Amino acid sequence: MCGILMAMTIRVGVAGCTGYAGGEALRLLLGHPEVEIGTLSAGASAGSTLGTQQPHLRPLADRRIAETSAAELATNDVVIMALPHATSGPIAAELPDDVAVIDCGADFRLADAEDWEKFYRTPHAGTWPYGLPELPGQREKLTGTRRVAVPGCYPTSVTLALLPGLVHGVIDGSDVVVVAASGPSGAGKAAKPHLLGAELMGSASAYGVGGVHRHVPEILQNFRTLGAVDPSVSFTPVLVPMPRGILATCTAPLAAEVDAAEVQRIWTETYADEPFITVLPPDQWPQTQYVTGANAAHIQVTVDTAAHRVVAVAAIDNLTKGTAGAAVQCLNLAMGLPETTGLPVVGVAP
Ligand SMILES: NC(=O)C1=CN([C@@H]2O[C@H](COP(=O)(O)OP(=O)(O)OC[C@H]3O[C@@H](n4cnc5c(N)ncnc54)[C@H](OP(=O)(O)O)[C@@H]3O)[C@@H](O)[C@H]2O)C=CC1
Ligand SMILES: CC(=O)N[C@@H](CCC(=O)OP(=O)(O)O)C(=O)O
Repeated sequence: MCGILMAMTIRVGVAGCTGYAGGEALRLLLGHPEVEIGTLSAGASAGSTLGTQQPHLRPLADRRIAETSAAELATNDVVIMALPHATSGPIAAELPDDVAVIDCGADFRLADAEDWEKFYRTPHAGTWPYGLPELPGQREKLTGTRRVAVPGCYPTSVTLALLPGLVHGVIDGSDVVVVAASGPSGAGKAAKPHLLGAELMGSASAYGVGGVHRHVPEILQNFRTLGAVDPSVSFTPVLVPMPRGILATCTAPLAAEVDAAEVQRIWTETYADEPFITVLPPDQWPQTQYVTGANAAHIQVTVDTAAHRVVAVAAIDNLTKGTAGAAVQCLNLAMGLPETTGLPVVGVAP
C-alpha cells in the first residue's frame, strides 16, 4: 500500500428512491464526498428512470429504478430504506449483516412490542439503535453499527426541544403538552384527499387528536431515555400549508425554580458541542424557513411564569433533520466518518 491511505468510496443504495424521504436522501448523498450512489429501488415505479420521478435529481436522471429486493440491495455497503411502514423489516432480514441498513421508517424504532402493535397494528419487527445521536450516550451506540432506526420527524423535534430540561431536571416530564405544525411532505408522496392543493392551501387543520398519533409512544420512549420516570404527553399535530418543515411548541411544568435566563443558559450549554443544534439568541424564535434543506434544529426556550411552565419551540425540516439528513448523519457514524460529512447546516430562505 506504499504507506498511502487509500480513500474508500462508500456505495449507498436507496430503497424508496422515488419518495420524498428517498429523494431528499439522494439530494444529500449527491453532495457527499465519500459516497457513490448505488442501487436505486422503489415499488410500482420500478423500471422507469429516476428523472421521470425526481426531476430535481438531474445527475441521476438516466438511472433505471430497480425492484426493491434484498438481492438488488445486497450489492451496496449501505442501504437507506425510505419505504412505507412494515415494508423494510422483511427486506432487512434478508440483507447480509455487514451491509449497513438505515431505516427511515418506523419498523425498528420502538422497544416495546405492545406499543408497536397498538399503534401500527402489524407484528413488531424488532428494535435497532435509535438514530438520534444527540441523545446522551447514543452517538457511541451508533458508531460502527450496521443497523439504525431513524426517528420519526415529530419525535425528533419534540425530543430535541425538551432534552436539556429533562436531562437537567428542570422540567416535569409527566405533563408535557405539544402542538406541532407540519407541512404535508411529512405524509409522503402518495396523493391523499385531505392533502390535495385545494384542501390544503390557505387552511390549517389538527389531525391525530386525542393521543392516537403513532408518534406518541416514540416520544414517550425518548422521554424515558432522558430520565423521565412516568412521562406523559398530550400531542396534537397540525397540518399547515407549507411544503416542508415542522414547528413544535412544547410546554412542561417547571420542576425547579428557574427563570428565562437560566433555562436559556441550560439549553445553550447542553447543545454547545452539537453541530446540528442551535439555541437561538434570547427573544429570537425558530422559523421553519431558516432550516429548510438543512440538517439543523433551531430551538428557543423561555419560562411562562404565570403558568409555571417552560415553553420550548423547535423548528426542523421534516425531510432533512426529520429523516434523510438524520439518516446521512447516522450513515457517517456507522461508517466511521466525521458526523457532519456532506451535511448542510444552512437553510434555504426565504
Ligand atoms: N416524509 C417525511 O417527512 C418522513 C418520512 N419518514 C418515513 O420514511 C419512509 C418513506 O416516507 P416518504 O418518502 O414520505 O414516502 P413516499 O410515499 O413519498 O415514498 C414511498 C417510497 O416507497 C416506495 N414503495 C411504496 N410501496 C413499496 C413497496 N411495497 N415496495 C417497495 N417500495 C415501495 C415508493 O415507490 P413507488 O414510487 O414506486 O411507489 C416510494 O419510493 C416512511 O416509512 C416514512 O414514515 C420518516 C420521517 C419523516
Ligand atoms: C404531515 C404528516 O402526515 N406527517 C406524518 C409524520 C411523518 C413521519 O415522521 O414519519 P414516520 O411515519 O416515519 O413516523 C404523520 O403525521 O403521519
